[in-house]
Amino acid sequence: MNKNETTGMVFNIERYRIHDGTGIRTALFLKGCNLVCPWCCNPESQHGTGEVAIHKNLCRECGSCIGVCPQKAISPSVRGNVIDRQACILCGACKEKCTYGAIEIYGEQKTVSEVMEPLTKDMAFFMRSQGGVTVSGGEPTLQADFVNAVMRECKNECLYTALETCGLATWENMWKCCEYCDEILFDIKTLIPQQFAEIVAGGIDMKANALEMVKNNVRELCRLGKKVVFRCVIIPGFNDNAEHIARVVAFAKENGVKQIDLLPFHQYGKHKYASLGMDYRYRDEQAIKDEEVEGFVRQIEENGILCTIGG
Ligand SMILES: C[S@@+](CC[C@H](N)C(=O)[O-])C[C@H]1O[C@@H](n2cnc3c(N)ncnc32)[C@H](O)[C@@H]1O
Ligand code: SF4
Ligand code: SF4
Ligand code: SF4
Repeated sequence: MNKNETTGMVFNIERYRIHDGTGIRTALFLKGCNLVCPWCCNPESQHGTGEVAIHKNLCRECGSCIGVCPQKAISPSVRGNVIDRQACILCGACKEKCTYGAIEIYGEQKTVSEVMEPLTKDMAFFMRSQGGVTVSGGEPTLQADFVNAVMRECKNECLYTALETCGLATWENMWKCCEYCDEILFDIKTLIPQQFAEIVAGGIDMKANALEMVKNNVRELCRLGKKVVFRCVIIPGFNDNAEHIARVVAFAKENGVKQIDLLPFHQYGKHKYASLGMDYRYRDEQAIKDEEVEGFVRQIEENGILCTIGG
């Protein structure tokens, strides 16, 4: 294989995943997002640059990291060490010094060739389960050239490819990500323009027409015959109601989308907010009741659309 030096900002590669498309999959997670969903289970994905995290459950407060920081960016506090992220230059000295594994650096520039090695490791499993590679994030469409190159290499290896996206992208970038993609897991968080604007990062110019851009991308991908599966994350107080499901069903029917995956709210990312010094507004939120989710499943299936519950 020729070396492909196109680079992307990657924060994780995870093997043996079963909820990110068909079969057993390896997922490539890219850093940077244009939404700021306050419930996000991957808060480490939201900023496009590298970040240092201190996992408080592992930190023994030995103080060793404080002395080695060339920027004096780490200081003790009653609630554990805090990092001045403006001052941090991501040199990695603190991570190297910490013998308890409490420090992690999220985000690394990697070339396509570098990521292809781990992405193709489980070929034997992929073949048996119709699995493959899923590109997720963060928002992968923000690194469209990198995604296009990774997907193309995956297709060269005869892998089944999937993309997880919030859909907020120019058509040019959306198409770059989907050109070599077999299955697009398209997250529909809300179909109310003002509500969608609330979770768009940036100023008014970014928020205006944001939802229309998402909807146009769905229309175009479906028109071109791409396999689009809707994903509906169910968030308490945001979209956990039958009216939202009815709007998603109507939009699915309009575009010939045949499957909707429901993703009930979970808090798996809770500890990561603390490790990054980020506020987690959904800290005390309750899980969605099973009966409620089952009601949504019935509502979707009554409309002749396949519905699964994933996570
Ligand atoms: C982290 S996102 C990354 C891909 C893309 N940015 C998106 O939102 O689709 C991957 C999936 O996780 C889901 N997700 C995010 N936070 C969640 C939470 N707290 N509970 C359940 N699913 C969540 C998203 O809705 C999305 O389907
Ligand atoms: S070196 Fe590790 S264990 Fe010690 S204070 Fe720093 S983060 Fe905590
Ligand atoms: S990565 Fe380097 S600059 Fe940043 S906090 Fe750690 S030691 Fe300091
Ligand atoms: S769009 Fe996806 S990655 Fe971005 S904040 Fe929302 S859930 Fe998280």
